[in-house]
Amino acid sequence: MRAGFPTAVAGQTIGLLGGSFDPAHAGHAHITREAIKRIGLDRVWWLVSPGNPLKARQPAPMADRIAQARAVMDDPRVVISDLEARLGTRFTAQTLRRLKALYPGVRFVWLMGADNLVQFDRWQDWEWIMRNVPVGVFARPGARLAARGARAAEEYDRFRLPGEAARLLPGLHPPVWCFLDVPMVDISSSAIRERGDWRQGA
Ligand SMILES: Nc1ncnc2c1ncn2[C@@H]1O[C@H](COP(=O)(O)OP(=O)(O)OP(=O)(O)O)[C@@H](O)[C@H]1O
Ligand SMILES: O=C(O)c1ccc[n+]([C@@H]2O[C@H](COP(=O)([O-])O)[C@@H](O)[C@H]2O)c1
Repeated sequence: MRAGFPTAVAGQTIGLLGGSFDPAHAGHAHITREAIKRIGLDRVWWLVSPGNPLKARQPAPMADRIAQARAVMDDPRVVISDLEARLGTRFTAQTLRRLKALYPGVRFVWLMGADNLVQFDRWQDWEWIMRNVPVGVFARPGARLAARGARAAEEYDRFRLPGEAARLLPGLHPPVWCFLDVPMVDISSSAIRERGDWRQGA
């Protein structure tokens, strides 16, 4: 594997949590631990995005966001990575296509908060994502109910597993997704940014 790329072996189950992480916080750590436990993942990779294609605002520099993510999530099962910057991808479907080719036999699961399910049908090639990668969606304050009525949720309703069956996600052929009604942690990067510059020494 190329330098800077996380290692994985065929048969492993790896959750991918993409985000701006501007900055990382306890909500990210919480859904990551829940994903490992409830889906039975071997690892979770945090994909610290070069920039969300739907957000106009430029995030803090990658190095600051990575350092803060490592401080928030110090767990040997979690890899904090700038993979998308290394791959030169910004859209999730592009990233997933590349990862599936680079890591044959690894079973990836896309992880996201309920707020992202609400706007998922605006993502590039979102139906390709649904049809090629199992998806785990986590309850989030303010978005739990809206997620139920999301276009993606409605159109893929018959491919939805009950939350108790989340452990089946990595082994099933997509489309397959699951809403995990986990206890919610009411925290967001934007709320932290509103309190001022979070960067150490800034
Ligand atoms: N408190 C939380 N509960 C559940 N999911 C969360 C929570 N915080 C973030 N997530 C999810 O983690 C992923 C990355 O989130 P992101 O880095 O954008 O943080 P954010 O707090 O949503 O940021 P912002 O407030 O700037 O939109 C997204 O899928 C998001 O839905
Ligand atoms: O691929 C897309 O069109 C797309 C649109 C919006 C968001 N995403 C991804 O969703 C993840 C969460 O983004 P964010 O900014 O809410 O943290 C992150 O990995 C983004 O790259 C992807």
